[in-house]
Amino acid sequence: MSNLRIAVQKSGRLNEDSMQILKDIGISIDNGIDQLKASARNFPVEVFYLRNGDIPQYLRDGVVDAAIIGENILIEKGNDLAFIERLGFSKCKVSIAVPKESKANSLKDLAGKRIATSYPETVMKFLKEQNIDAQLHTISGSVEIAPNIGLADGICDIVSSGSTLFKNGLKEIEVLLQSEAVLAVSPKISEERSVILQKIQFRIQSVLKGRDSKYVLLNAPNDKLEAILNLLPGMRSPTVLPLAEEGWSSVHTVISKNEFWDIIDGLKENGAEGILVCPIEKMVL
Ligand SMILES: Nc1ncnc2c1ncn2[C@@H]1O[C@H](COP(=O)(O)OP(=O)(O)OP(=O)(O)O)[C@@H](O)[C@H]1O
Ligand SMILES: O=P(O)(O)OC[C@H]1O[C@H](OP(=O)(O)OP(=O)(O)O)[C@H](O)[C@@H]1O
Ligand SMILES: [Mg+2]
Repeated sequence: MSNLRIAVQKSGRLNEDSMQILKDIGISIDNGIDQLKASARNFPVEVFYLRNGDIPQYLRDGVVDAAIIGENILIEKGNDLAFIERLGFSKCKVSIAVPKESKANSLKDLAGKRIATSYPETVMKFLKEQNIDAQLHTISGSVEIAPNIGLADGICDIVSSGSTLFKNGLKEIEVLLQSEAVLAVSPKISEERSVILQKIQFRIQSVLKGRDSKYVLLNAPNDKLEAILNLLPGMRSPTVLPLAEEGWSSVHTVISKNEFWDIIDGLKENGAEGILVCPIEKMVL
């Protein structure tokens, strides 16, 4: 059986979370530092450590079968490539920014002006769509400094917390796209390796659903049981078991992380006690 070749970023923003998700889906890799390639001990997978920016070409050429990569890089350099799963980490925006004191309020206001970026294809696409003519300066890093040194009137770069913009006296005026890490696939992947990738995707989905949910156990007075159950979504329906103490029940259910605090408040108001909230490692649906 041939191994699935999966690329992850060698070092940088995506590396740690990419390795963590592989670990969480049960793929153990003997990781020699400075190794460019490693095999999994317990799964037909080889991991290639590559630069994020180089991965689209490796996918296109079929040198790797799949990759964990920033969606923004896929849009910039791999518009012809598909991804099969959003992975929920390395969330960021690709935005247009200008000096704080600039009068520009949108990409349109940069018509005829100079824009510095590491994402020329992305900016070009938006300029074309909006029929704007602007001058692009492609630079590979420290983009945020460009307006300060007189290289450009505006920039297009990654924004996450916004602190890099703030430190450089810039303001965001338009968000071109939202990005997160994705599982991308090579158009040249063989059928045999596709089967391995499907298994990996299924495991990833189980881990991501688990990360999004909490397992909640609580004690409910029987006279409030109905009101409490009405507050709970549950996978099918909550489990209700009688407690040794007369008039009380134990309720078990799964709650989405986002709804969690709102629901907990309601549960307490209805007399729920001994509420335990546990992380879920995997949720296989
Ligand atoms: N500040 C940030 N917050 C969240 N995600 C980010 C941030 N900066 C970058 N990313 C995401 O992580 C990816 C990798 O960024 P990083 O700066 O580590 O590498 P890079 O210089 O783009 O890539 P490489 O050197 O590997 O080609 C980006 O493409 C983006 O998807
Ligand atoms: O909005 P913020 O939270 O400040 O994040 C945005 C910054 O993060 C990234 O740089 P990174 O730190 O990865 O350095 P790099 O330019 O060397 O890749 C990106 O290029 C921005 O400069
Ligand atoms: Mg970076």
